[in-house]
Amino acid sequence: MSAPALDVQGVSVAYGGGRLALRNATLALQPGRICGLVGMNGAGKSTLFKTIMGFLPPLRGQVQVFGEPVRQAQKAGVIAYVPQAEDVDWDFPVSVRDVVTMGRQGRMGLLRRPSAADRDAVQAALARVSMTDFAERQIGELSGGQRKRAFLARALAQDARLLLLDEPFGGVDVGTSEAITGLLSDLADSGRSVLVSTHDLGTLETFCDDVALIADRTVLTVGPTAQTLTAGNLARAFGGRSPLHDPARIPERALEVR
Ligand SMILES: Nc1ncnc2c1ncn2[C@@H]1O[C@H](COP(=O)(O)OP(=O)(O)OP(=O)(O)O)[C@@H](O)[C@H]1O
Repeated sequence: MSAPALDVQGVSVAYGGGRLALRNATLALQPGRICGLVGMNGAGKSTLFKTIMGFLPPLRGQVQVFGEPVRQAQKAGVIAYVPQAEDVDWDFPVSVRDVVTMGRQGRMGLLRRPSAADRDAVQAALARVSMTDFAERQIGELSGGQRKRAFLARALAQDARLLLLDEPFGGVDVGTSEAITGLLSDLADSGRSVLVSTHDLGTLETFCDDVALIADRTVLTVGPTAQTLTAGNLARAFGGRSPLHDPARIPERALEVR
């Protein structure tokens, strides 16, 4: 069998030497699958993404991407990351086209000048997320949904084999949400692997092959969506406060900080 797209083994992480933000987390994702990452605020989802990206060095454990150490995969442009909106400096003076072109950086030569192929890939990515008309706009002048689309276009332009998306559905309208799920499904159909965090439990079954439940800074369980989204697992992940049998009816307060 080929190596998993993503293999996180027993990873523990702390910010600035403080208490553990991730404890002994283990998760594997196979090629061509979409895995939804679900858990309460503060459970450790963003920390897991940052660890996979190599921004936070693990105290223990290891991360491999397609059988390679994460640093190597990063250098080769194998991983694309769409950060949470809060993690982006929206005052940075760059246009949407600049952001999307950054997705091509790993492919550009020493001079870092985009080739015709790079420009075409950027144009195609912008069109795929319906952002062509906003290409020259500064990123700080976009709406929340347009910002998400711009960063999705950057990931598309990169043509990465593994995509990590931290809450792409937060604050977007139904149209954008459906556009994103459609895009992710197309990517998975073409063999890409996707790890996507979301608070929208109701849509997990519509587009995620797998679900990883994360709670109290570790991965509780990961597996095929139908088998994993059980009342018992949801109760464990949401501190016993999830409504049984109907994940779509999880109350808002179950998603708040404990
Ligand atoms: N920069 C930081 N410095 C110190 N601790 C942090 C930092 N960022 C997060 N943490 C802590 O690490 C733990 C995991 O946080 P993380 O941001 O990964 O949760 P999350 O699941 O992404 O939450 P949310 O759903 O609110 O985005 C929490 O206990 C949080 O308080």
